Amino acid sequence: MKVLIADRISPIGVDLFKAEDGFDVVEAYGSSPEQILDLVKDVDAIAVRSDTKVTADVIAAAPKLKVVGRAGVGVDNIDIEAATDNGVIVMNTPTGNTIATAELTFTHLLAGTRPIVQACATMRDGGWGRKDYTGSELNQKTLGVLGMGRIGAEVAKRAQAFQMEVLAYDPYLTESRANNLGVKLATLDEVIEQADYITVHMPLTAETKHMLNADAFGRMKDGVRVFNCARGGIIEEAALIEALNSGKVAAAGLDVYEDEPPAEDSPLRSIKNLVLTPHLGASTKEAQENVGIDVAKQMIDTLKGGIVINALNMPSVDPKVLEKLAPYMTLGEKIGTFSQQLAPEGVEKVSIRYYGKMVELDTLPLTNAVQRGYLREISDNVNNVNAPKKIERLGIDCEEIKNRNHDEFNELIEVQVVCKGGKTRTIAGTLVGKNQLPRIVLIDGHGVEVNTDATLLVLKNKDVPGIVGFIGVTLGEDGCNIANMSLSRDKGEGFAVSVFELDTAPSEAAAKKITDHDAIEKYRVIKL
Ligand SMILES: NC(=O)C1=CN([C@@H]2O[C@H](COP(=O)(O)OP(=O)(O)OC[C@H]3O[C@@H](n4cnc5c(N)ncnc54)[C@H](O)[C@@H]3O)[C@@H](O)[C@H]2O)C=CC1
Ligand SMILES: O=C(O)C(=O)COP(=O)(O)O
Repeated sequence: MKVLIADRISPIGVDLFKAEDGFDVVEAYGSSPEQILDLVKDVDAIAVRSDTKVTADVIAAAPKLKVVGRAGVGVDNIDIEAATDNGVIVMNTPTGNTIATAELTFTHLLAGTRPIVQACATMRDGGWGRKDYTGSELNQKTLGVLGMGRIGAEVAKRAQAFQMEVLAYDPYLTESRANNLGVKLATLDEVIEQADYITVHMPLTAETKHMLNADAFGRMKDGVRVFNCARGGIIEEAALIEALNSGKVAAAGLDVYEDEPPAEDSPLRSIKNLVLTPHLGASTKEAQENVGIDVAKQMIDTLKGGIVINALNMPSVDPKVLEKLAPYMTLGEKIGTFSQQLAPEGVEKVSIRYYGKMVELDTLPLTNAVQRGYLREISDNVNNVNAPKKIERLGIDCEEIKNRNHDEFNELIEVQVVCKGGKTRTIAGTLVGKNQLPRIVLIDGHGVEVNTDATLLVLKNKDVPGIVGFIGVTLGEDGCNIANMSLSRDKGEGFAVSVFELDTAPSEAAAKKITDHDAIEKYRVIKL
C-alpha cells in the first residue's frame, strides 16, 4: 500500500502509517499541482489537510487510488463527485479540531471587542495610545450563531460563560437540542436584525454562499461585529469591506477567505478594525494530534479492508452488523447480477425487496451489494462507493422496499426489474441451512432451487414431453456438463421454467440448436 501524505499532518499520525507492515509512506509537503499529478500515479491513498487540491485530474491520474483522507473537517479541496465516480472513498475527521476552532473563534470575538491586536501594534511602534483603544463588553450582548453544529455549539457554550444571550439559526437544529444548549432558535432574519455579534459555523454551500451580503449588512444593528472561522465566501468580502469602511460594522475577524491566501494587496489587509488570521482554526498541537491520529487509523482500517468510518460518499456500517450481513450480501450480489442478465435491455426501474427478520438490520449495505452485482457485467471498477451513482447514470430508478412477512419464505431478497412498457422480471433468493448457503428460489414467481456459484441456463419452454432429454443430449454432445437442474411447471399456462447448472456455458452451435427447438420460448445463459 502506497500512501501519499500531501499536507503536513501530525508526525504521530504519519508514524502510524509507517508502523504498518507493507505500507510505503511518501511525505511530500507543499508540492505544486503538477508534482501532485506525478506523485499520485501509483498511490493507494492520499492524506491531506486543506492545502492540497484533490481535483478530478488528480483522481484520474491515480488509477490505484482507494481512499482520500482529510485530517480535518472541510472537504472543499477534494472533488467528491470525481472520487465517487471512480470508486474512491473520501473521509474526514470531524471531531478532532472542534475545540481548537471554537477557541480561535472566541479569541476573534474577544479581539473584536477589545482591540488588543491594534493596541499591541501601537506598543510595538513605540506608542502608548490609551485613549484610542476603548473596547466594548461581551457581557449581556446577543451573539447570533449561524450553523449550530459541533463548533457552533462549543462557541455558544463559551459565549454563555461570558453572559451572552445566544440566538441560533440552523435549519437542521431541533428544538430539543437548542433547549439543551440553552440557545434560542431564530430565523436568519432575526439573527441578522437582533444580534450584536454574528459568527458563522457552516460549510460553504450554494445556500450559505454570501449569506452575509450587502443586503444583510444593511439590516444589521449599527456597530455589529462579525466573524468567520468557517469557510471563506459565507461572508461576502466586498460587502464586509464596505460595511467596515462605512462604520456599520464596528469590528470583524476572519480566519478564512474567498481566495486563500488573499492577494498581497487585498484591501482586507489594511482595514484597522479587522483582525485577520491565516486559516489557523485547527492549528493547535492538540487538534493536529487528534486529526492526524484519526485520519491515519481510519485510512489504515479502510486500506486493510476493515471498517470504514467518517466516509462522506458511502455509508459507514458497524463491523458487527457487517458480519451478520455478510451471507445476505453474497446472496444480494448474485441476485443483482442475475436480474441484470435476465433483463439486459430497456430497464427503467430496479426494485429491491427485503422480507423477514433481515429487515431489522441496516439494509443499506445489502442494497449496495445488489447494485454492485447488477453492474458487474456492464460496468468497470464497480464498488460500494460508485455503484448507486452508476445505476442512477444509467437512468435506472432504484427503490428499496422492506416487508416483515412473505407468504412462502421466512426470509427473502427479491429483485424486480421493470422494463420499458411495464414488463417485469423477478428473481428472488434466500439462505438455506445452518451454513446460510445462498440459493435462488424464485424466477418470475416460479419456484426453483439453484446454487449461486454456477453458470446457469435458464429456459422457458412449453411443458411437453422430451424437453429435458433433448437439452441433456444437446448439452452432452457439446461437452457441457450439467451439475444440477431445477424444473418449475406452470400447468395453467402450459409452460415450464427450467434451470440447468452448468460447469461451462454452451457453445454457439448448441445455443442455436436449443433456441431453434419449437418448444423453447426463451433462452438465457446467466453467469453468477
Ligand atoms: N478555520 C478552520 O481552520 C476550521 C474551519 N472549519 C469549518 O467550520 C465549519 C463548521 O464545522 P463543524 O461545526 O465541525 O461542522 P458541523 O457539520 O458540525 O456543523 C455545521 C452546521 O451547519 C449547519 N448548516 C448547514 N447548512 C446550513 C444553512 N444553510 N444554514 C444554517 N446552518 C446550516 C448544519 O446543520 C450543521 O449544524 C465547516 O465549514 C468547517 O469546514 C472546521 C475546522 C477548522
Ligand atoms: O478542518 C477544517 O475544515 C479546516 O479548515 C482546517 O484546515 P487545516 O487542516 O488547518 O488546513
